[in-house]
Amino acid sequence: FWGHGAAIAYPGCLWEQRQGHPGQFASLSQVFCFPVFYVKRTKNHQWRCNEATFSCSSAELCEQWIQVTREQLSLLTNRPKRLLVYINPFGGKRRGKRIYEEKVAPVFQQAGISADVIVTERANHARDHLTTEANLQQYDGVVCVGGDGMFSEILHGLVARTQNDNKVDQNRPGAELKPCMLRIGIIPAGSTDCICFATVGTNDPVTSALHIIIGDSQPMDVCSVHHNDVFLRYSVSLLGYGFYGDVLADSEKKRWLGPARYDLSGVKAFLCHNYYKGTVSFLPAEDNLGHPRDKMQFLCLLVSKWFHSCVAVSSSSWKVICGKFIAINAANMSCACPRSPKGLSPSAHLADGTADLILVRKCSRLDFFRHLLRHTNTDDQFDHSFVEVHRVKKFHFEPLDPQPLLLENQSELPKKPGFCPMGSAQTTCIPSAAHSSWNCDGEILHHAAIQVRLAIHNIAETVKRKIKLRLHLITAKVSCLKALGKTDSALMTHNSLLKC
Ligand SMILES: CCCCCCCCCCCCC/C=C/[C@@H](O)[C@H](CO)NC(=O)CCCCCCCCCCCCCCC
Ligand SMILES: Nc1ncnc2c1ncn2[C@@H]1O[C@H](COP(=O)(O)OP(=O)(O)OP(=O)(O)O)[C@@H](O)[C@H]1O
Ligand SMILES: [Ca+2]
Repeated sequence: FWGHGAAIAYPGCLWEQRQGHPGQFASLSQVFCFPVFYVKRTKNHQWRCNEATFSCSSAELCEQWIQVTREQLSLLTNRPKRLLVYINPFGGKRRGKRIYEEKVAPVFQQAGISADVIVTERANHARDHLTTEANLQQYDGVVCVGGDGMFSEILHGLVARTQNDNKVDQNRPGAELKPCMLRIGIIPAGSTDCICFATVGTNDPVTSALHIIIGDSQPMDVCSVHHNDVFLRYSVSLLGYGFYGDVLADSEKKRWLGPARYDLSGVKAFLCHNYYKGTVSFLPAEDNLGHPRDKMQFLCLLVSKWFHSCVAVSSSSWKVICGKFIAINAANMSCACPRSPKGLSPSAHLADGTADLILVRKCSRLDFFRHLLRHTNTDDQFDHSFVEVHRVKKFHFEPLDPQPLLLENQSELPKKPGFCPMGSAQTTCIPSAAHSSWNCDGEILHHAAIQVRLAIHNIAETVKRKIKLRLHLITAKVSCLKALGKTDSALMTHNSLLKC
């Protein structure tokens, strides 16, 4: 970007010549003006669209500026021109359609982006449409208006479509998946919006629209979840067993409550205070990938990983932990959201090929409360004797008692009864469920025994993408300065940056 708070023009602006702008340019007899719309960073990671009016002394100069700026903008090929938008009208507070129409569509239009909009009519409508019907050739990206569940639908649809088109069977264990060429944009309109919050820093629809317009991108880790070699789902944010699984299972029955359902079910799960017996085995990530409890910045981590990958050989081996757990959480990213602005694992990285595995062992209610509370303040939620956290590349979970055989199609499963048997709330809970379910990015997985694998991440590709984008912007700036006949120190600085 061109410096903090600096102007980033975007394409399709309504260029116009205004003669004798009344009031504003009263002292000039005749001026030629044109507006440039740009992104301004405001507080709390929010972006807003601002307009600057430039004035020139002659029509020719004005035209020249417009020409040069247009040319430069057209070179920014990472900016989308045609988007396919799916709106979930029932996500979050059921405001998806209004949010899109009032806050997003006008900015897309102003930026010259055309959008084909589909308002979903049922769950999995977007996934199925992407998998089998959509003509993806004509789009530069897919946008979902909704929450984490809606994002997950789009992700599953795009991955399935890409594999089908390339004749790859994603259900085959060990299948090498083909990467999807389309990016996914998220306009937050859900209940948690954790994927949006953790990638953008806020859950503000206008900010997200502006990120999409300027072609911003952020790679993220996707992990696959299997049960005995049968593929279940992909996950990008949280895989949670025990506490977060129980919260989700209960909250699904209270969808009518909107986002408040999670708080109510959260209090209920907290009071039930269940724990689950089982074995967690995991393959730790190499040391150079950092530890969930260190505060290393991602860029330092990348450099460190690059360096170490040249000199070190991976020496990780599987570790096994048996016990009674209140929660088993795998955070593939920080999972920051408005409820917990620093997230479940504040230093988990978005695209490093690892997840942070957080094990919360059986403890008193008061201790668990302290642990939860620390998600909302600056205290370290891992600094408890009953909590341990590991950065992992793969993990398996096996409940102590085998689960009754589940049907392949999870939608046919009987509804899970209330909360479970081992907790102190046994008297109010049905004592047959010795298992929790997994919360997989907000979707319920009924299989307790799962095997999870992080996608092998191409770190060099991430670094290359970031550098390429930087270079693109510096090149554009240099061309602008040159076109305007600038030979001053600004140009020199940017030229030397380019050489570097
Ligand atoms: C004392 C206050 C403690 C507050 C602790 C808040 C921790 C919140 C951590 C949120 C992590 C979200 C991870 C993202 C998961 C998403 O893929 C998924 C789909 O959108 N969302 C949820 O599962 C939604 C999960 C929502 C979970 C809400 C849990 C609320 C717990 C409330 C416990 C209150 C105890 C009160 C005792 C009187
Ligand atoms: N038209 C529809 N009718 C019913 N359900 C839908 C429809 N469109 C999408 N869905 C489903 O609604 C579920 C929840 O949607 P979404 O994630 O947008 O909101 P949320 O659950 O309130 O938010 P969050 O996931 O952030 O907590 C998704 O699993 C999605 O499959
Ligand atoms: Ca990660």
